[in-house]
Amino acid sequence: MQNPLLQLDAVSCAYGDSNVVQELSFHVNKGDIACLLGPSGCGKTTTLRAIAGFEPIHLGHIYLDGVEVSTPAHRLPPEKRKLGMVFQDYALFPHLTIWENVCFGLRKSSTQQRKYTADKVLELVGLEQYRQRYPHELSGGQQQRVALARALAPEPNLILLDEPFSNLDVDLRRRLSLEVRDIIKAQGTTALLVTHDQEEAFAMSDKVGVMSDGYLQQWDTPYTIYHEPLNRFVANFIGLGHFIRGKALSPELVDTEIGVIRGDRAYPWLKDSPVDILLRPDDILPDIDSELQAEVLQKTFTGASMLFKLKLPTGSIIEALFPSHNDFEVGEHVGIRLEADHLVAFPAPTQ
Ligand SMILES: Nc1ncnc2c1ncn2[C@@H]1O[C@H](COP(=O)(O)OP(=O)(O)OP(=O)(O)O)[C@@H](O)[C@H]1O
Repeated sequence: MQNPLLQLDAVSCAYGDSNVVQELSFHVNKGDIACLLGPSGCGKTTTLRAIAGFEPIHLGHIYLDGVEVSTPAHRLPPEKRKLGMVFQDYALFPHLTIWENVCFGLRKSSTQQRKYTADKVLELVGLEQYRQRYPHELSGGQQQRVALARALAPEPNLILLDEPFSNLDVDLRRRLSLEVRDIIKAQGTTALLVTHDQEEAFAMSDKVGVMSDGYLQQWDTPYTIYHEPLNRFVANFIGLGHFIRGKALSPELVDTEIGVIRGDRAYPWLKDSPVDILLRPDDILPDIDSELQAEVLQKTFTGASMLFKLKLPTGSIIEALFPSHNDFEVGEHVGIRLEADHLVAFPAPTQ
């Protein structure tokens, strides 16, 4: 196993009597970008602040590069943790030029080393020509790139990014998140990002942790989080999808309203027990030869794709995402088939 750069072992945090982070355990390998994703108030920022050393922990242990930095009894101060931080509001010094902002964390280096490093990181973020400007003379996206350059300059072990793109408009945040991912990867730095934007989390991260109410619900690759959610919270919070009811025929086979579906992992079902199968919109394909016909209730053009709301013959509603040249009309019946490489099913709630 690789050495984790960051490891949390059953970490809990509280404000007064209120537990906001509960028994959190995960690790981030060197060079990976990981992300904590979850609804507002689920404890993402508190976790990030505990890792940075700004918040105490009530239970558990935090390790950075194999060194224990936080226990309930002891906390290594933030400045000794070799971390870089990037915040939502950029937090640049307004009275310092871009160059001086980037040099700020390099005060202990020689003049020559400072110049070399500041030039290098400003070039890395594509802003070398703006070095004499002040922050207010740059756009929001450029300011955030300066904030990243400033955080990367002292070559931290770990970069923590707290909602770094949430002040930017949608197009820019999409573009900048990919740029930032590539810059962090080019530097070989390990990073932990906090966001509530799923698309951003998926596009940037090697590993994603989905949190709710202080608990980590799942920690895995973006692909697995999307296609193999461990529980209903993750299934519902991530992406679009609908459940259809089925009946277990065996640990792998479920009889559903769209036919018998075979899973690639065995579930410990009782035979004939009711289960709910998750159908993602991209699991449904148009198929003119299919006997299974669904009625188009609604269509939404999203650019590359068209999102259809479909009614199955049994009355159940599902959604399907087809390439947008499949322009079926509302009221039309279309042949569909299921093409999912993973069957995700949960026991149906008992009435
Ligand atoms: N300083 C504080 N004192 C008391 N309660 C706090 C404090 N900071 C945060 N909380 C509470 O702790 C819980 C977790 O907050 P946290 O900021 O970690 O959530 P988050 O997932 O980052 O949310 P958001 O996405 O809205 O930033 C929330 O219920 C919040 O109200």
